[in-house]
Amino acid sequence: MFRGRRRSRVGALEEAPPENPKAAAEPERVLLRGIFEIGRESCDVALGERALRWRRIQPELPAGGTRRDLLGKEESLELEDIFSVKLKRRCWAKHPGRDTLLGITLFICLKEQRNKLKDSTLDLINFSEDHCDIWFRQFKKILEGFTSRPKALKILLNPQSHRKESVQVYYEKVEPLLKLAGIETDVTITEYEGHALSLLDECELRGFDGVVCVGGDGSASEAARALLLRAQKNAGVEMDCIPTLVGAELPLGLIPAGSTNALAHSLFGTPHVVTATMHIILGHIRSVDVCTFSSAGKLLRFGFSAMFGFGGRTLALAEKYRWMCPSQRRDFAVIKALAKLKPEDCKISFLLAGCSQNKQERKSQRSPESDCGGHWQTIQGQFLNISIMAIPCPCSVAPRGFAPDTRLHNGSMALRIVRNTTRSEFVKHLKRYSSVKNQFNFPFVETYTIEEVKIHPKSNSNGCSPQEEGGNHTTASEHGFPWNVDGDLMEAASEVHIRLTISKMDGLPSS
Ligand SMILES: Nc1ncnc2c1ncn2[C@@H]1O[C@H](COP(=O)(O)OP(=O)(O)OP(=O)(O)O)[C@@H](O)[C@H]1O
Repeated sequence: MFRGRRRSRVGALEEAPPENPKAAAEPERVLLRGIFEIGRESCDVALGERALRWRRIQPELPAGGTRRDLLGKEESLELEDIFSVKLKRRCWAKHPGRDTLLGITLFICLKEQRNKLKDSTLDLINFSEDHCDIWFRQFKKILEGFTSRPKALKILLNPQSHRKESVQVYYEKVEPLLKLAGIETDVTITEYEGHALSLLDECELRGFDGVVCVGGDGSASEAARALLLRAQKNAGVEMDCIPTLVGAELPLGLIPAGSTNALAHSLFGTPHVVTATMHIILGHIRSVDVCTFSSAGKLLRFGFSAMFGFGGRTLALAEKYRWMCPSQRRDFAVIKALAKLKPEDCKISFLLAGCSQNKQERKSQRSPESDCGGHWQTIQGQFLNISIMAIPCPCSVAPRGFAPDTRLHNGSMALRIVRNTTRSEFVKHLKRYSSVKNQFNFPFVETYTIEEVKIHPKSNSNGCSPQEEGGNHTTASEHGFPWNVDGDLMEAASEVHIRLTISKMDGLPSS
């Protein structure tokens, strides 16, 4: 029957509670009915509008019985879980071209534990060409009816991600499934940092239903940024007029092949390659909150998460030691940043979620500043770290996420402020990220759910300018304070204003 164990999407109907009572009450129209062998058992199979259902036909007992007694427990498969159909044939080595029809194979998606999806097959065995042809054509028609599923994808593959295994991951695990689903692909292997950005700025994307990025957070963030910039350009939106920005024209799919994969993990609930591929094949699209980072009214970039203070300094240090391997570099930078731990003297102004004026109203007024209405709060002081997350960002060092309570598309961001404290208390707080305990349950940590925030760094606590901070790391030192935006280094000399916008990505269904 199914290769591998049967999972939750296929089950005995009697045990499954109706998901939609109205739909359950309406009798489902049967499109086809016939006999197939499934898992070596002869079955009465009915193809409905929503599901394929079958019951094993029990051998008739000598004592007789009702027709219902002769049928086993009903099993079913939702049609939306089918992603391909093929005629199953046996080829004869001695007589090439004279193969024998065995039946139909359905390629299906099964739900596993912990948000994982996997591909599997269901064989419907029947040797009749006519019988199988009718069923095969009906399955094809059903698949064509799933119009939200992609037919052609532009693939961007970063060969340098993690341990340089993304090319292998794509060609061994992803491409075979895309091919099976009949999706055409056009693959570009990126050659340098920023290649995805320039490519998506100018390449022809007509005819593609989406862009898929195979790589880590850096690659994913670059591709998302590129699609958003392209959308502004095509819509003729002035880039610095942030309230009028538009969403991406094409959805972005992510195949996690990097070292942290927090973006893909936030989207799919797991950094599992086959799960990500199945979501893309099945056309699961949902909106994701993205932030704009601007300074003095000028758009600096788009991003999903940011850290200022310890998080920014650690990344700036890690960039200095690029010759080390990624994990070594990261650990070394954390230790070095901890050894040099110092607070940032900042003014933080933020707008709590739900306190803003009507967004449409703000848009129509084209107000560059949205702090009218008096809902902004300001705190000032010395802070070790400030993080702003529009998505949960789970990863190996923070399995629950850096912002576990944030949702992908809830119109708000999590603001976490770590006030100045002793190094040992700060280390305790950092260690909490890897445990299930509440990492924010410290007197020096404050958490807010916000819509916008402005971070205005003053001079450093010891009076040093950022130039002196960066040492011989020229990029960090010449342009200002280091920020960690989705794992990329961003430098800003003055106040940074962060607010939400919306993007579309391939991901979990929105229910
Ligand atoms: N051919 C290439 N050579 C060098 N860098 C590249 C190349 N192609 C893309 N890049 C850049 O590599 C950066 C990091 O890649 P990516 O995020 O995919 O991997 P990672 O750093 O291992 O993963 P993570 O960000 O999840 O930790 C990206 O910002 C991207 O712009």
